Amino acid sequence: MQIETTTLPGVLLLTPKRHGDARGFFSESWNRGVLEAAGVHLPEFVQDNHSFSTAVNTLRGLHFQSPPHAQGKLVRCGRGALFDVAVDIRKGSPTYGQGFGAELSFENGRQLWIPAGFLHGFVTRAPDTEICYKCTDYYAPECDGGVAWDSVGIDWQLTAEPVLSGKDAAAPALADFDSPFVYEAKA
Ligand SMILES: Cc1cn([C@H]2C[C@H](O)[C@@H](COP(=O)(O)OP(=O)(O)O[C@H]3O[C@@H](C)C(=O)[C@@H](O)[C@H]3O)O2)c(=O)[nH]c1=O
Repeated sequence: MQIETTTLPGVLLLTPKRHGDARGFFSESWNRGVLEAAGVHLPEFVQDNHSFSTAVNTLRGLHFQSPPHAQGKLVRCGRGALFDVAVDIRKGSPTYGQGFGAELSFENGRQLWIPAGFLHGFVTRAPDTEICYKCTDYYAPECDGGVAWDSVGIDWQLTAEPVLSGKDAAAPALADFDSPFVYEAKA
């Protein structure tokens, strides 16, 4: 398991080992013990999500669930390729409003850990792309929220107009958004 820090403290890039042979490869896509042995403790996961996007430039985000159902997410790409983004929305955080993006693909096998207190979104880079992610809380539609994808200073490297849901097209800009998250500095 390769573990890399990012420009956003708390957001991690994980690359599980792949055992290749003549058939293809085998990989443990999630193993708590391996991470803990490396000093990384993630919260318990209670829900796994899987979504499929047919078109390149399909953009889902930027989403969060507010407390008491805030979610941390461990994201990977099951098929195709995507650009996955986390944005810090913890009020008072030294990195408030800053984003980090990484290419996650079937080919590279990378995963992005996004703690609660961050927006999450992604854009597909290949047709028929699947995303799979583990969540630390259950879906709670009453806590569902979003921020406009084009209001956070991320270069999404789109090659055409993004394909958006109606909800995402109507999301407020970060500048007009009152975040429910507050930064808690580690002691
Ligand atoms: C997120 C979610 C949605 N749904 C339902 C609600 C709706 O009918 C349908 C599609 O929901 P959405 O349009 O919100 O799906 P989508 O735009 O793919 O939303 C997801 O985007 C990414 C970026 C995330 O980080 C996720 O947490 C989630 O917000 O699925 C669930 O049943 N459970 C869930 O956990």
